[in-house]
Amino acid sequence: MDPQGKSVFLTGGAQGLGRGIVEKLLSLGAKVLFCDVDVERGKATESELQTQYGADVVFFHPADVSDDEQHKAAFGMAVSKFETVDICVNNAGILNESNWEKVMAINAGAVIRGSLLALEHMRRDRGGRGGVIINVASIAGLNVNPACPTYCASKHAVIGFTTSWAMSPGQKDHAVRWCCLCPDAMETSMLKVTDIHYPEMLEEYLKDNGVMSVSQVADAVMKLIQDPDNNGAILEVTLKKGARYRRRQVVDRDGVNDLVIMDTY
Ligand SMILES: NC(=O)C1=CN([C@@H]2O[C@H](COP(=O)(O)OP(=O)(O)OC[C@H]3O[C@@H](n4cnc5c(N)ncnc54)[C@H](O)[C@@H]3O)[C@@H](O)[C@H]2O)C=CC1
Ligand SMILES: CCCCCC(=O)/C=C/C=C\C=C\C=C\[C@@H](O)[C@@H](O)CCCC(=O)O
Repeated sequence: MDPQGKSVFLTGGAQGLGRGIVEKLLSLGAKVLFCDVDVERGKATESELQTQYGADVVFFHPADVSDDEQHKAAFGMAVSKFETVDICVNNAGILNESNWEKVMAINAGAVIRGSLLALEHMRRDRGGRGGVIINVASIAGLNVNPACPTYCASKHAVIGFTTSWAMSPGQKDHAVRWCCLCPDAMETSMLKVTDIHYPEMLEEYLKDNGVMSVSQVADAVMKLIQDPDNNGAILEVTLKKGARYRRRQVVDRDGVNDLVIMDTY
């Protein structure tokens, strides 16, 4: 899908990756309404982006996406501003191993709610125009890491949910494309989080694998949006290997036990 002239709803856009994606979409001619729980930063970002791209193409709406009513109101605001939402990016996420309920509510719960809101609005078999749903997971959704088991669980949930909907027998009638983004570590405020187990493990991990710029990952999101044939895609983005599609392959090794491996294509 060409972002030019399209309408976008994005969560967690005040800073970090969310803001990076908003900026790329605006530069490609899309209109964006983003929400965030950080009201001060959200307003400041809105004002900076309106100055750069125009007051009628980017809007901030305060919302905590772990709250059902606030999340629905924010999505509804995008629909009422633009009449339709073509692209929904469920990006808001946290890393906090001291509060697993909150992590699951934001990283998994709000991604599920946001996806279902978008599906209901977009699905062509119920009068919508079709669209794309991009759910932000992480490399942590493909791997395991003892420093952040709850975060890993929440990101595995995002991938399972998104790729399952992508395989729905009704997907062609819905005309809604489902994609997951799995970046490795990026230079955002999340890197300052200390509420993790064994911080030295993550420090070591970051030393070995490096840290990407937000812009590099936001470029990969444009690839996900623009590729019309990638329903069910899991796009991994790492410093060493760049952006590449991954898929789960079931290998029948001995006629009895299936082995699930991650394949690249
Ligand atoms: N920074 C990294 O290394 C990586 C981050 N990710 C994922 O990327 C996404 C964005 O994270 P970053 O930009 O790195 O973090 P960030 O902390 O810089 O930005 C996250 C934004 O989401 C907002 N947010 C948090 N909870 C919210 C809520 N309940 N309702 C509404 N907004 C909320 C925050 O206020 C913030 O503006 C997350 O899903 C994260 O898990 C994935 C892989 C690597
Ligand atoms: C599971 C591995 C990759 C996961 C990538 C991801 O989705 C998110 C990573 C986010 C943050 C990682 C932070 C690591 C921090 C530690 O190195 C910590 O000890 C840093 C302390 C910073 C400080 O004291 O200012």
